[in-house]
Amino acid sequence: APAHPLWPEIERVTLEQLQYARLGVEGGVWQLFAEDGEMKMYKREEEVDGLAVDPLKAVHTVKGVTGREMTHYFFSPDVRFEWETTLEQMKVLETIADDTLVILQIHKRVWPASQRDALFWSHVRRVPNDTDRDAQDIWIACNHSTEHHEAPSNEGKMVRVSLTVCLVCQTSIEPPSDGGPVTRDHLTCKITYCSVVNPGGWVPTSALRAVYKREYPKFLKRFTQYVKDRCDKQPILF
Ligand SMILES: CCCc1ccc(-c2ccc(S(=O)(=O)CCO)cc2)cc1[C@H]1C[C@H]1c1ccccn1
Repeated sequence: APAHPLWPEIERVTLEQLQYARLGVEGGVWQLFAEDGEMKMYKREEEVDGLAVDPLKAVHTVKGVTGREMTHYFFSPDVRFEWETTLEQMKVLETIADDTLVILQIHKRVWPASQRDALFWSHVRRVPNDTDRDAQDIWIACNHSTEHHEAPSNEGKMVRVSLTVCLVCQTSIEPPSDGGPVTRDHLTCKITYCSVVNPGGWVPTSALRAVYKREYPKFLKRFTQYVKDRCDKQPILF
């Protein structure tokens, strides 16, 4: 494994997030707050030091793309402005490996919250499916807040959020009954998106919950549609 000081944490958090995502929305602790076709979005209402830090879990099924393609476009900084509408600036501070980056993002001000930035490592990996050999491998992309010497200290300026986010994707193929080639019509990608965002500074709880209720469904819908459009008519990446 690459000898980088962040690597042990990247390994640990990525695998923890994979297990957390695979728990699904069992246990009755998750409250469904948005639904749109196959997309179901759940939250838990939690406060830390009086700040709403509502864990969010979304499940979605997208036809015609693979988990590798979905996590690739989620990870890739080059296309982030194509789908992330709340982004104002983004800088790759360090390229640890071709699947591991440190990124600084400045988000647009979302009333009534003051403007915020996010500093996090971003990692994408294939996880061989050791249980069901017929199934495709699982792909996970994980973003987790970190420190970095290249990041501005932000004294008195921007509020820095802390976040842990993962996108876990499982592809299934229904081969054509006539034994023909597998096309995108035979692909289904099951997605679990998890996020825990601490706003890092005071935001009225009701206002923050209204922002999430509006922004998260829009974000996941727009992102998954972007990937479908990008992949349409392109060779399949398994
Ligand atoms: C006061 C909280 C401000 C705030 C902090 C953080 C984020 C945020 C950062 C990263 C990620 S991601 O999934 O890693 C995709 C890469 O950008 C998602 C969300 C969004 C908002 C605000 C802008 C709102 C928002 C909420 C949910 C989804 C998108 N935007």
